[in-house]
Amino acid sequence: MGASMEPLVGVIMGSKSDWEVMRGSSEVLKLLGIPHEVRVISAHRTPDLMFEYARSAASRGIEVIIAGAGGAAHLPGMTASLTPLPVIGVPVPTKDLGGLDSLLSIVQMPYGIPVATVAVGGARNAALLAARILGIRHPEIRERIVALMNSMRDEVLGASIDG
Ligand SMILES: Nc1c(C(=O)O)ncn1[C@@H]1O[C@H](COP(=O)(O)O)[C@@H](O)[C@H]1O
Repeated sequence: MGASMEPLVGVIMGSKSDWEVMRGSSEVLKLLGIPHEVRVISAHRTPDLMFEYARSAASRGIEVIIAGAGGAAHLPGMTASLTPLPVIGVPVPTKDLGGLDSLLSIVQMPYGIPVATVAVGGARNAALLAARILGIRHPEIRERIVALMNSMRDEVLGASIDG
């Protein structure tokens, strides 16, 4: 998959300050050769943009959305309310409450509007989960996930500790 391909994953975050964490998603998607786009979109600060982005994502060819936000993290859930695409929420760590606020804001969705929530700061796993979802229909992505899992397995099996 070259860089010219249309994005399959939309990585969005509530603030530029989330990039330090959310770059993990982008890095893993790059590692797996998955075309993606990155945008700063806030349910609170740019509600119209969020509405337009979420409403048009599927028709633009996006298949999975990864949404990261911190604190009163409404972006993932509100995005999920506006699209039938799977939304993966990343609770961004916070200074005051350690990201527990972000986690609870994202994970406790009401019936009807699910958000697949990863661990606090789990941006890289969000990308792997997005890749697994894409792997259902994109065999080349599934093959890359298997290769990555095999390399992680070999690393563990090859580890030796002089204790
Ligand atoms: N949780 C949200 C939303 C939202 O959910 O729409 N928009 C911004 N934010 C969060 O506010 C935190 C602080 O943002 P600033 O650093 O810009 O003040 C960020 O973690 C962001 O995700």
